[in-house]
Amino acid sequence: MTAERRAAEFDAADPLAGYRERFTLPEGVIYLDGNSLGALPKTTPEVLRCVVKKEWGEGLIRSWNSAGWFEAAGRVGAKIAPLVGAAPQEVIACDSTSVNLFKLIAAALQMCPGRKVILSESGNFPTDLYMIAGLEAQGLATRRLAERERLIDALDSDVALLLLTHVHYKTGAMHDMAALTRAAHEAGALVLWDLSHSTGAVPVDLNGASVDFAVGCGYKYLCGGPGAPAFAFVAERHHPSLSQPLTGWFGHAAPFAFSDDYAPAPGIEQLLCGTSPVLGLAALEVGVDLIAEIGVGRLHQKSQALSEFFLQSLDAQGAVLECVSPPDSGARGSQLSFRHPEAYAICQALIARGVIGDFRDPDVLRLGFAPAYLSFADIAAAAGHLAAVLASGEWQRPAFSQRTTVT
Ligand SMILES: Cc1ncc(COP(=O)(O)O)c(C=O)c1O
Ligand SMILES: Nc1c(O)cccc1C(=O)C[C@H](N)C(=O)O
Repeated sequence: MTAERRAAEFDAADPLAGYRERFTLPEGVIYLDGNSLGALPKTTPEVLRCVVKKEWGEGLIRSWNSAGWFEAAGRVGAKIAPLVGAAPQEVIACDSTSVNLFKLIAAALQMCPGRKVILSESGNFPTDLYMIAGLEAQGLATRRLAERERLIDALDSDVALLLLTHVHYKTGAMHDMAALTRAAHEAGALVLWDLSHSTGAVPVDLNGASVDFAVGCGYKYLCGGPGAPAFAFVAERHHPSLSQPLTGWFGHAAPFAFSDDYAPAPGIEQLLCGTSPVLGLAALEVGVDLIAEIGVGRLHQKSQALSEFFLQSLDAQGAVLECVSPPDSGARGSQLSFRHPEAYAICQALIARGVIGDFRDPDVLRLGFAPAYLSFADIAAAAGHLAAVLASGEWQRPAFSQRTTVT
């Protein structure tokens, strides 16, 4: 049976097939980059129009109270919570992932007096490593990096915090969250997970694993739009001792008391710093509602089926490409990454054919399979295009190797 025929059968049996209609996707494009910037939910423009025209245009400052702007960060956080195995009062939507990393790394250092080492994985997403380096430059932390396989050996009595990205941005490899959290706790350290490539794509059980802290992006699988607010999780048991350094007025226990002295809000609101980005939160809320409606369990199931079908389709066409993602779909996130010395040119050749994936320096072609809006027909077609690009050598056209894009 051809890949197209099999795809048609899979699509007919796919319980999530109808959700594709809930997103805006351009004609002629197969979008395999939802792991970097999620697609636009169809209702987002109308929701934003209403927030801008009615809430801002007519409600003006009154909308902080009457339109729920004050509560938006906590409300959206509470909706993200079940997607990551947290309680509603443990998650807040705010700032960027990078800023949330800074706040929580610093908070962890405060909670572990006498320990300064932040342990992470070499090759982790750069911002995670840079935020540790920034605190190191302030004399507050010592960065320690270990290879993935040596992380547990690198845990000792100097380590305050183990900071890891659950699903690796480049390879899609997924850590065993429960095992690593347990090992860190046994060494007396706290744990902070970056869930940017996990949330809305793979099941996460923060409280099941007794995780201390977590952060994640709003613009990837949560479809909150470019620059969407990120989120932060702090386990409720740590709320009484939480102390983060960006002590802005929105994190104050009583912001409108306008006191000279800072007093942190008692709960997760302490993580707020400045005024919440109302428009960004409104767009993020649409994406989160939609992903929550579909359900992470069903999304994960479909994501595994999509990536397995992609590999089978590629194989059936005789295409040979080194896959650097774990072969077991249960051990990876919602992406497949392939190594090739000319990955940049191959990626550009695919984009010219309408298949949008991305390239990660120096040699990785990364294809994301956002299950909420991709069909099996998309997957069969994308595999066909990739096989054709490789077989024809069209990636060798000079235009495809000129580094004109940065993403
Ligand atoms: C694992 C990971 N963490 C953090 C970020 C960056 O987050 P932000 O741009 O919100 O600071 C990204 C992607 O940009 C990422 O892939
Ligand atoms: N945040 C991004 C941006 O502002 C522009 C381009 C790409 C991004 C990304 O999200 C990159 C992404 N985190 C990655 O996994 O590579």
